[in-house]
Amino acid sequence: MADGHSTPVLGIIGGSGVYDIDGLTNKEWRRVDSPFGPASDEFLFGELDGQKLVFLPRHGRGHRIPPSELNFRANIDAMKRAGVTEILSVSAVGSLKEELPPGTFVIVDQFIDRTFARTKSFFETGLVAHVSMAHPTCGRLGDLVEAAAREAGIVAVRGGTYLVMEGPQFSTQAESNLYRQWGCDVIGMTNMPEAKLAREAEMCYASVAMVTDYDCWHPDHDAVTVDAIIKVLLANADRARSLVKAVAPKVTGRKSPCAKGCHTALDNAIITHGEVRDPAVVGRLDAVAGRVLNR
Ligand SMILES: CSC[C@H]1O[C@H](OP(=O)(O)O)[C@H](O)[C@@H]1O
Ligand SMILES: Nc1ncnc2[nH]cnc12
Repeated sequence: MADGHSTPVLGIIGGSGVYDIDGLTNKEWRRVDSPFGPASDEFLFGELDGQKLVFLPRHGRGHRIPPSELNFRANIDAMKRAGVTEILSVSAVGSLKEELPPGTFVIVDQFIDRTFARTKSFFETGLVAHVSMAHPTCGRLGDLVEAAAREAGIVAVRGGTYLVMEGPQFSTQAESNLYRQWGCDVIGMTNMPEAKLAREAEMCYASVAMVTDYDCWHPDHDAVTVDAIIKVLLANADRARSLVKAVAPKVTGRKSPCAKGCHTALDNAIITHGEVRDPAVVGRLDAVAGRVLNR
């Protein structure tokens, strides 16, 4: 794994409606073992125009796993073990703003994490670390995604706050209105703790949120239904695939580690003294934190 970042490899986490990536050559679905347990599914390894790409369907093929039961730690740890250096998430979201209608793509840059039933860190008793989440997404990867969207003729709004709710039920109207008052742009159930764990694992993380509905605050959209979401999703998913194809060569063509610091996020994060570190915890973190633990 060396420093883990010398060779750029794009990893895609596909959300609702994105369970496969077409057009890959040398395609192979393969299990990647993780000390954190099973990932959502096997990983799809392949190449796009000769560039390596790794894909994971977040909810598993066929959409088996609900948001609260996703093994986020295994997904991110296994991504890292698969050699991924930059993660692009594609997610279905509800819109909290009139000006972000269904069909809009938002390159999210901030999150409000309202989840409460998930394991949110790789670190625990025996090895404590605190990373910065001030800028939870990678600005450089965001730039590449923005440029790729432009090239692919996809209109994408740059910047937006994604409210992450626990689910699996959709919000009440009071909650939806509250999140609007907070200035949030979109709502979904999955990007946290995913983004936190990607940061702890020193991987760049960017998220494209594809608006499928107006949540329940909107006077014309009293309730959110999966049926309505799926209709928009199918149209969104095609554009998501085009976006992935345009982003891949930009990521693999990058020449240096992340200037925003994603690849060195653990440099000053671990606080536990060497002599009281738990070897079992340290052992599990070989992929996530090996760069700093072994130096
Ligand atoms: C099918 S609508 C609800 C579902 O879709 C989103 O998932 P993802 O981010 O993986 O696309 C949302 O967060 C919910 O999990
Ligand atoms: N309105 C909504 N709330 C939460 N997650 C969603 N995913 C898609 N639409 C959503």
